[in-house]
Amino acid sequence: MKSFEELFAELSHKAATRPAGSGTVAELDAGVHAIGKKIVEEAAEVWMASEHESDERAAEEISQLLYHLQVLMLAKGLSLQDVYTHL
Ligand SMILES: N=c1c2ncn([C@@H]3O[C@H](COP(=O)(O)OP(=O)(O)OP(=O)(O)O)[C@@H](O)[C@H]3O)c2ncn1[C@@H]1O[C@H](COP(=O)(O)O)[C@@H](O)[C@H]1O
Repeated sequence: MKSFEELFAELSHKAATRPAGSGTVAELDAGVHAIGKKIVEEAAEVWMASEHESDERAAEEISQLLYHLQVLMLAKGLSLQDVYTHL
């Protein structure tokens, strides 16, 4: 288990070091357009799981959406502070 901040730190490190086999690196290389499509797909899965599946499934889909949002932040060069300032 990890926090939102811990995941962002891990993904930032992956983006900088580009280890072989990293899905994050592959997604970053795919670019903002592809990441954006993934976010829309995951958002739909969050909706469907929340309306039709268990709380655990909804939480799982939400975690995946948060992951892809963080990957998009990295692709755009946005920091956590850039986002938190709007909360
Ligand atoms: N938290 C996540 C995470 N959440 C979602 N995903 C990715 O998002 C996909 C979403 O799953 P779906 O069930 O929607 O699967 P899918 O639609 O069949 O997926 P694809 O066909 O698009 O791959 C997963 O297959 C993963 O590729 C994640 N990939 C990585 N992480 C974490 O990110 C960190 C770095 O991962 P790597 O870069 O792969 O080392 C690790 O701590 C991982 O646990």
